Amino acid sequence: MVAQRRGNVKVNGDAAIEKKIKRGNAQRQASQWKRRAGTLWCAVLTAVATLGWWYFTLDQDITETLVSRSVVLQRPKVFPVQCSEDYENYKRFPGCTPLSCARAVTDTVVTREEALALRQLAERGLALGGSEGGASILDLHSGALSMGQQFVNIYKYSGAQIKDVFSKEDFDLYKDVRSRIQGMIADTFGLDSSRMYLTKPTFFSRINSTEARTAHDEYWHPHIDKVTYGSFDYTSLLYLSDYGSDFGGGRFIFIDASGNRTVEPRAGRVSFFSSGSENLHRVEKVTWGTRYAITVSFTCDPDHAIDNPTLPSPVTQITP
Ligand SMILES: O=C(O)CCC(=O)C(=O)O
Ligand SMILES: [Fe+2]
Repeated sequence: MVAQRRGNVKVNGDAAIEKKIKRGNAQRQASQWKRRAGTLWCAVLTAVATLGWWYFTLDQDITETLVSRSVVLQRPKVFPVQCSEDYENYKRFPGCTPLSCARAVTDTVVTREEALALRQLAERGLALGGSEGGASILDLHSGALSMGQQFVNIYKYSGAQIKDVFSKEDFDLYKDVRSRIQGMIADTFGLDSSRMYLTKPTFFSRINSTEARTAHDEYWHPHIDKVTYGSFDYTSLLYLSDYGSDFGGGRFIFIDASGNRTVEPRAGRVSFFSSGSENLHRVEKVTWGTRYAITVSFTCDPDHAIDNPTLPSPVTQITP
């Protein structure tokens, strides 16, 4: 009896232990499922966040190619854009201040031969100096030439040797090309060309993939030319080398609220636009090769006008 009782007690005790074990197992299983569900939720949330971020950046990065390098335009391609409100704060110059804003590209104003001649001019000039970082400039007006981490005056720096670098023909070509670009801008925007003036800085640029050393080398930042350069009302860029064969990266990018729009450089191609904040832009980083271009810009304000560049007089005398 006692034994039986004991036996019964044992049986009852085993059942209780079994129950406990079962309960423990169930609890463990439940908490395992909870953990698994938690991990799953984390994974789902991460995936959703990643997808959202991807979608968001995708949206921001939508890139429309306005004009690709392989296309040769037979007539200017004009892309109207709404003028920014900034113009309300600017002084107006009748016949010049934009009434409508745009960006445009032409392949017929400058020939590839002329672009090559200008590129050779840039190569000769820039071979005398050059930045340590990826971007070098040469300004024929002021003589500013990138040199290491600063600038020198190429006319002073090379003295009489300048005659081996530039000829009168080079300067004549620059003047001719500048005047054709001015005519094209005037026609496209419906301006009086005689009320537009060349303004500074106008410069040749050479960009490669070398890492930037100074702020001057950081050409890729988004900017508004009218803010950066003050006097600019119309910016033009004459490309002297080809995207995709002379260099990689280095596309010109208009940054619009609805996405990015690019112009692919091509030797002889002129891209021009009103310089206000309707044409916020940047240059993509060059990843290989060397990119040459000239920035030639115009102002409506006669106080900011500059003349065509000329060879310094001692050199002009030396040149036959
Ligand atoms: O070289 C280019 O394509 C653009 C240069 C530019 O934005 C500038 O000179 O202000
Ligand atoms: Fe610019």
